[in-house]
Amino acid sequence: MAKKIGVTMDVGNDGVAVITISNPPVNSLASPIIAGLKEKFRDANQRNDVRAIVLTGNNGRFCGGFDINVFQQVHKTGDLSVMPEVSVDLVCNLMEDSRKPLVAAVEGLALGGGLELAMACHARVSAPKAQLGLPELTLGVIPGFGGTQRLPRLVGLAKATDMILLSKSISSEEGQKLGLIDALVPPGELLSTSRKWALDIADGRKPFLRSLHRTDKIGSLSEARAILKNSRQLAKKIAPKMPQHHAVIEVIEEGIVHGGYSGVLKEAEVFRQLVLSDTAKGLVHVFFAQRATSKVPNVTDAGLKPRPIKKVAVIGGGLMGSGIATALLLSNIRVVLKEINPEYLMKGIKTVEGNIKGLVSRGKLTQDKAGKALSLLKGVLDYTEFKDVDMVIEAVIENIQLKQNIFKELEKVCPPHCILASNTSTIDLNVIGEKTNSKDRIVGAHFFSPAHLMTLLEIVRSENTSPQVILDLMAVGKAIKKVPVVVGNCIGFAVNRTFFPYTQAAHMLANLGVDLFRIDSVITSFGLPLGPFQLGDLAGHGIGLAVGPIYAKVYGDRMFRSPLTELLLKSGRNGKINGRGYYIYEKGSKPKPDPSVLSVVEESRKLTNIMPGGKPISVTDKEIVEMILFPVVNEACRVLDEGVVIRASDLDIASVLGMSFPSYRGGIVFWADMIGPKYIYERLKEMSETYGSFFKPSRYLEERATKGMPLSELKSSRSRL
Ligand SMILES: C/C=C/C(=O)SCCNC(=O)CCNC(=O)[C@H](O)C(C)(C)COP(=O)(O)OP(=O)(O)OC[C@H]1O[C@@H](n2cnc3c(N)ncnc32)[C@H](O)[C@@H]1OP(=O)(O)O
Repeated sequence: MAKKIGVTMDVGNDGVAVITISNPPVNSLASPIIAGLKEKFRDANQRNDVRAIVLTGNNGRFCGGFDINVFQQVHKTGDLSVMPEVSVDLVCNLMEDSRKPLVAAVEGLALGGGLELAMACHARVSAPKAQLGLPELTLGVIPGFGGTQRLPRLVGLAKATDMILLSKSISSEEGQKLGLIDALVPPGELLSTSRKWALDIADGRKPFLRSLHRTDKIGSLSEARAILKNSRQLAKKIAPKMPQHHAVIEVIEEGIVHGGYSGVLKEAEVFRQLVLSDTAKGLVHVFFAQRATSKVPNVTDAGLKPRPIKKVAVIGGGLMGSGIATALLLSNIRVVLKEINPEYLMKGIKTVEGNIKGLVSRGKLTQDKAGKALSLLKGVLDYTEFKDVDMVIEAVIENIQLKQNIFKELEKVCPPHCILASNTSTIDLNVIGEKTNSKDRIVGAHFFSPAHLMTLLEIVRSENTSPQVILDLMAVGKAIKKVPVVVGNCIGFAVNRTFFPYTQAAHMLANLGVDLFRIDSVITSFGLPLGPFQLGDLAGHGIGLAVGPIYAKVYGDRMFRSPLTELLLKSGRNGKINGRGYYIYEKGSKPKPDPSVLSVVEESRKLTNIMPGGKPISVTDKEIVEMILFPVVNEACRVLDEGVVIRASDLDIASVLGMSFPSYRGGIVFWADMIGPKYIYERLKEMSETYGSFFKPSRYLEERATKGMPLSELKSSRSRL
């Protein structure tokens, strides 16, 4: 059935015109909707039988904001003329300055432009539990329909700047306490109460309030300046590289100093500048990339329904297993945690308890919910409880034989419908399931550490995994608030494989004589939260040493064999785990660079002997970024070429959520396309001529560079999916 898109107006016998936005699924403000709103408001203002107006949204959702597809269109074409004029034309002139009172009837959500329209109404009535917020900064822009001016005037400057800078939504209940919502009523009474409220204003029984004209919540100029000073500090702390966070404070200040209308005009001007920024391009791409992951050909379009997963067994109570168990428990899924002896089991349970207590102490979970989550956990030492589990997630050490034996056993003790998942990060799924007859229900569930906090879940399918099993795991992933990305089966899957050259390139640079702390600092300035050396410290160098040969076996032609990790471990440095790596880790203080590690680096340099003429190379910061991240792009090309991901944007979202690649750069492939495949190809070619085959451009990159095609444009080639 075609989607019903448009704006309708029904005028009742009471003289109230109800204007309704219809644009499923979230009633976003697409251009025809904005045109429709203008037409209906004009009409309602002119008609003699209309005394008051109610604005609402269809299907229980007021409005999810401006249509983000339009931003994408602007990014593709650079043509700003497709952005309709809303802020003055519609919001100020036709709505707020209308002679007829206007009430917003809010249900479900009022976000971005949606809340901005509601704030231009003369009162707001809401159903319970509606989500209210101005999340525009997450898209690289600022509120552009007057939100920067009206929100402070309705909820106070401190609360408004907090909501805008942190893109934090509030419920309609909180909105009522703050004065954003005038009345909270059950959904069934929403329209009748709103109509009555509008008539009460028309008849002078309730005040006719224009948000932009209010000053009662702003305070004195000096108070406002003090709040904005705090906001500037907050912006610097949470988003030092985001232009929109800093711009929005200037725009708010304009309205405080020169009046709301002046603020509205400045807001419109800054909004249009920011729409075209690289930050907005990256963040809008990430918005759609994340949503695209839930569309998996032959799985989500196959007419299947996810089966209920009520009880899950997790095998192994180490760091990963206990993190996975925590994530499941927090979403009210019963968990059986299996270990091999009482001591390990107790340790696992204690880790889960610690994870949950940590969330309570950081104010992220109530004591009640923590108690409920822990009551769903059962520790076991044998398989008796496995007889009625819906899914098993194996999270034991990376030992092929151990995993094969476990899966053989699982086949016997679990019910036939049970999904058999492994959290392996390096072992081929086909090898894990080799000794079973259940290959269709074997799947990879690759969580990232700490599993209860990191949002990426790689769902690894082999050629035998059934679509139903993938769909079920996607549903569980969503239920436990992860972003599931379905990927193909190869060593490292999508994220670890794409990023294995990250550490390798860093080691090569260090061996070429570049200071390792400088490398880390250049990479963090680029936007990754940790440089490659600090990241190595965090993971533990023992792990690095163990997985190195596994990667070397398959990707040996493009490996840089660095002795640094081994030397580091020999010198008693395992990273954060034992308090010493490249950095020194002390409780309660930030990691400090350890100058004594430089003697270990020197030893490594002597062994590799790759410095040209025995002298350290001289590189700029830009060259460091290119030498570290272009090899990652090169591997991403191979991942795309082999069809390990369904679409390039899946790799973007996986890099953002799994490696914390800066979201404002849109993910690894998007970033590479912004630079241009030709430039990356040419730089890698130069690097490979100077420093060897580690940098050799892949076939896919070469082809894209010579044909002038973006990396993200896939040909349906050798897909593993
Ligand atoms: C000057 C004014 C500027 C602005 O207003 S900028 C926009 C401000 N608004 C937002 O940032 C809201 C963005 N949307 C969301 O946060 C979420 O979505 C919701 C909370 C509204 C709903 O979440 P959930 O129920 O989980 O659904 P879902 O999968 O996120 O979205 C369902 C479909 O709706 C599309 N969509 C959502 N919001 C918008 C929008 N504002 N413009 C265009 N499309 C939108 C998605 O892409 C997706 O589509 P598919 O089903 O095809 O994947």
